[in-house]
Amino acid sequence: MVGKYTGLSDSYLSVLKALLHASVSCHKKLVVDWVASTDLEDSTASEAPDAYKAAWTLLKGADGVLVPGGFGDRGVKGKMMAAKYARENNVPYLGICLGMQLAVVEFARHVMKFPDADSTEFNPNTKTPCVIFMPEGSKTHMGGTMRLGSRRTFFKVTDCKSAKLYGDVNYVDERHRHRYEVNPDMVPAFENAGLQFVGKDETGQRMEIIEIPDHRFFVGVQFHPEFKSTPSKPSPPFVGLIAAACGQLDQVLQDSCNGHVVAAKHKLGDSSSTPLVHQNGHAQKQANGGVANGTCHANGNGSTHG
Ligand SMILES: NC(=O)CC[C@H](N)C(=O)O
Repeated sequence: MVGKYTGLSDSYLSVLKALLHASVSCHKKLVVDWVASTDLEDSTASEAPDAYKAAWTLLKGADGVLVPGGFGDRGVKGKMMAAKYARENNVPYLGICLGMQLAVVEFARHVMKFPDADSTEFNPNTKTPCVIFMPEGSKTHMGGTMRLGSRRTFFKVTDCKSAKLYGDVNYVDERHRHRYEVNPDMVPAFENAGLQFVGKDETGQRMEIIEIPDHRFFVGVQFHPEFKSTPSKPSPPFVGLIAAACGQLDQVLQDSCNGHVVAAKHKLGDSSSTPLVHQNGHAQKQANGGVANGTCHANGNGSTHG
């Protein structure tokens, strides 16, 4: 988990719980290494070489990489380096909200060769604004610019890992909490370069899920799937990450397509579907015992980095 740790905030705890739910469903013990994203950055190599070395050793030893959501520009470079490392080395990657946005910026810089590419949250003057301010709601009402709460994502590509993980559904409802989004004007260029936008909102203008099809598992979601994860319905993107990290993804995708899910769902092409939406459940058989004890090992430095 590559983030910024000034103490474990609620959002990190939700992500951790979602990882636990997914690990239990894959019958695996979860080991979380916390990497402060600033420690991956070049400036740390000279200022604190030991921390730099330790951070890269942890990242390179990981079976999967998760970059969660966040605000503010501290550690953004390091998060992008983690996405680049995962993309180039075929290491399973899940980017959530900011973690997706930075994966898109990284792709623009290093695959599409736009060195200036950025989110306007971090560089308002960039000539290649691949993530831009896309507020929703009132600009005058206090707090009204945040795209907040449950929103619907429609799968535009059905033959993709995310759609399969969610159980071949037409759409999913997940929770949102952000102001910036992928620049829709740049989507054709991204798609030509190999980045797929497999999930979009109802207008087709808001990009919700990215994938790199020929990567083992490289998925980014603009929403926060961790908020809907429960022990009995582990969140599908988290199940995908964990399954890919332990070599079970093919089996999980196959099971998922064979209907091994418990929640009601909209089958693709089924026009007589019920109003129930499949919310987050690629349900798997639970391992014996709960998730509270003994399944998570954090390396203890989670709250010591600023
Ligand atoms: N929750 C998040 O990760 C927010 C991402 C980004 N800062 C935005 O506002 O869009």
